[in-house]
Amino acid sequence: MDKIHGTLGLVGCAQLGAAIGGALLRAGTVEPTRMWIANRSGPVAALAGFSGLNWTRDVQTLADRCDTLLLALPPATGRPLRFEGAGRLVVSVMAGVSVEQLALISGGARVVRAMSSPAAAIGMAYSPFFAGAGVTEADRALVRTLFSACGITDEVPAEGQIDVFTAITGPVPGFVAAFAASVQDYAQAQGVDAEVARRAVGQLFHAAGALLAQSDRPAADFVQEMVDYAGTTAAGLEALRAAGLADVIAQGLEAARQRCLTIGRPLG
Ligand SMILES: NC(=O)C1=CN([C@@H]2O[C@H](COP(=O)(O)OP(=O)(O)OC[C@H]3O[C@@H](n4cnc5c(N)ncnc54)[C@H](OP(=O)(O)O)[C@@H]3O)[C@@H](O)[C@H]2O)C=CC1
Ligand SMILES: O=C(O)[C@@H]1CCC=N1
Repeated sequence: MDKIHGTLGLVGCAQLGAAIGGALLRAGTVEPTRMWIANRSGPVAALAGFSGLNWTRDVQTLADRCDTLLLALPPATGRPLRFEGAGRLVVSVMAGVSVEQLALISGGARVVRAMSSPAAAIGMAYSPFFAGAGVTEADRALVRTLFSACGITDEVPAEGQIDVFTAITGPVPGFVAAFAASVQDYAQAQGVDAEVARRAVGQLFHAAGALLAQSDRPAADFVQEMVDYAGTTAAGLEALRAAGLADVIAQGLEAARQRCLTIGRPLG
């Protein structure tokens, strides 16, 4: 189990913040007494099982006491936030809030822009990060330790890739849920009981995700394998290809990425 040295401050502690905070506390990455949490409404039920946490309603108080801050508040309330964070490492998982904005928000702290997901609550988030200017190797190691407690992580070489992952892996089950809902609707339209369809679709996507995650092969290999098998699935895959499924999915993901480019702007 990897621990981080120093104190960690979590700003925002609801859907994503509580998932990450809970993962860090369960993994022992951060001791409760070394974690500060700032929000406007006080202690949340999701972290009630951890005694010794430090709660505050004042972000500056948290910044004064913490070596590393994790910003997990909505873009609309994160954007106007200002605190003195010089000398600190600030990691943000806010959608669409740029490294440049983060430096302004945090008074010249070293900043890392990341993405994660509420799947952190079950240790299954994908958390890519982009390091801003001045971020050290020790900072990178700390960020990897934090996000490894939540699932898996990669450093990406361009900030724009965080926008891409905000569209793709930020929402869980997100776009996969849309595909799963279509599959469940089809089963029910064929007369399958709704609860049986729900169980079947959950198990299908659970198994498919596990197989893809455990393999080094790209997803396209699995598709080609079924096409080459030339059985029932090949007929279905050919119908999906002819209907333009890949283009439709790309359009949806691009719409989400485009929204990421505006959601962090003043009028976004
Ligand atoms: N939810 C998701 O699936 C994902 C979310 N994200 C990103 O994570 C961030 C958080 O999202 P999510 O957890 O869903 O948001 P929520 O709305 O669920 O939670 C927001 C949290 O921020 C706190 N907060 C809001 N304003 C302030 C403030 N001014 N000072 C201190 N705390 C504040 C809220 O508490 P209070 O109201 O008590 O202040 C609450 O704890 C967003 O930027 C989002 O883009 C990224 C990936 C996935
Ligand atoms: O949909 C959203 O805005 C958040 C950010 C990334 C995933 N969910």
